[in-house]
Amino acid sequence: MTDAKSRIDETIKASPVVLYMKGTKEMPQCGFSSKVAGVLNYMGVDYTDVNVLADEEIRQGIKDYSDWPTIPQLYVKGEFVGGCDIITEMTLSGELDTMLEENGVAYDKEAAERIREANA
Ligand SMILES: N[C@@H](CCC(=O)N[C@@H](CS)C(=O)NCC(=O)O)C(=O)O
Ligand code: FES
Repeated sequence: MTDAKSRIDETIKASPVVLYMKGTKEMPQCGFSSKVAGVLNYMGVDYTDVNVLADEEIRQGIKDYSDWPTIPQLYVKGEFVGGCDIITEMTLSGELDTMLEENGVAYDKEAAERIREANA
């Protein structure tokens, strides 16, 4: 197992929700990362952020891990869920709520509804 893979395994086992992103949840450094972090922040999801810009090995390693070419990447219970487009779609369709509920991840349902109302 590569070092990057074992580090990723460890991180996504240690927290139920992990976002690999550019920048931090407080200060995203790309619009795509900012959009996903913004949704999770607004929905009050407790998650671990990993700044790939601070770690070249993880920036490449996370793409190999999921076989997905871009950042951001959201993981729930160790499983890759998607990037910005997928998370945006899932937020608007309500699928994200369902997925969080199925995985026992707490979030603010009313906040999720407000996002949907604002984008209706
Ligand atoms: N359509 C993508 C947008 C994300 C994207 O295009 N990310 C690019 C630019 S930030 C990326 O990660 N490129 C590879 C890299 O910078 O390492 C999504 O849904 O997440
Ligand atoms: S850093 Fe340029 S699009 Fe993400």
